Amino acid sequence: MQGEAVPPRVPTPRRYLMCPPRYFAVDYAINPWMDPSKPVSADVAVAQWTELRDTYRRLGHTVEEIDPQPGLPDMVFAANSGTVVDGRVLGSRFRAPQRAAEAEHFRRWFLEHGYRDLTMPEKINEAEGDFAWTGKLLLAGTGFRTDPAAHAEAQEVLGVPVVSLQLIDPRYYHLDTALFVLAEATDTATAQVVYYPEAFSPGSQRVLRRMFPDAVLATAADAECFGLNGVSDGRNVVLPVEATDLGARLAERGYEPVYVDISELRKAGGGPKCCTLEIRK
Ligand SMILES: CN(C)C(=N)NCCC[C@H](N)C(=O)O
Repeated sequence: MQGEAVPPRVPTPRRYLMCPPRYFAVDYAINPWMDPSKPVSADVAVAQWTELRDTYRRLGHTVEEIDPQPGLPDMVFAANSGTVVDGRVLGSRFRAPQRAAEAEHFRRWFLEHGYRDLTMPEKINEAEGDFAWTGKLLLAGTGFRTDPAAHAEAQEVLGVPVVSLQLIDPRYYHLDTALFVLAEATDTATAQVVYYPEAFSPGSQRVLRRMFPDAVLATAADAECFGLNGVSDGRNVVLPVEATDLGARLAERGYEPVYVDISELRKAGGGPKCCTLEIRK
């Protein structure tokens, strides 16, 4: 974009569902970031999560909360429990048995809050962990968690086009550790995304280049601090505090980086986006 005028970035108010990490722990290891021999503090996790929730509220967004459940230490990662487009909800089905029971708590939350158009998937589907909405279509990751057959199921249930992307690095086991949408658009070519190319297979890298020729390309250092687990409202981009290089590059494109400390939550392999399920209507 060198030499080009930076377009004005317009935030749109969002509605998020989050789960306080009252029972946060790392008791098992289901991704390369988790080490049950290392100490973790639920109190520190709650403090960091509260700061994230309050940051969204300061930015003018609505945050709903679901009650955490004892024995489900990863329930804080709400993004893995539902994909909502146009008020239609596709629930989740976890790959790891340790997380399986989370799906039912979220299913009930949606029903109790008036979401009658709700489908629970047959295929393994870790929701927004592997699904990213561009405003026109759903980018869908597979390789570690979400079953490729869940992509077809999501297309059928949500009635939106789905583009499959193959993840190849176990550290970036969900799509939302490797890519996020900066600005949605009903025309795919004008949606803005940022991604870490090396997390994707060569074929998926070609797909991404073709779909998003103007994307921000992240570095290995951006990815290692979970910089690709950001949350954008079209202008403000919530990022882990370590992701200042990426934040500076986004600022050159007219975005406003907003930093949060998620170091405790990272011990379970999560960041800001994992804690944040977006309810689109
Ligand atoms: C950014 N990511 C990967 C997420 N969307 N969710 C985090 C899930 C962490 C959990 N311990 C697990 O391994 O499932």
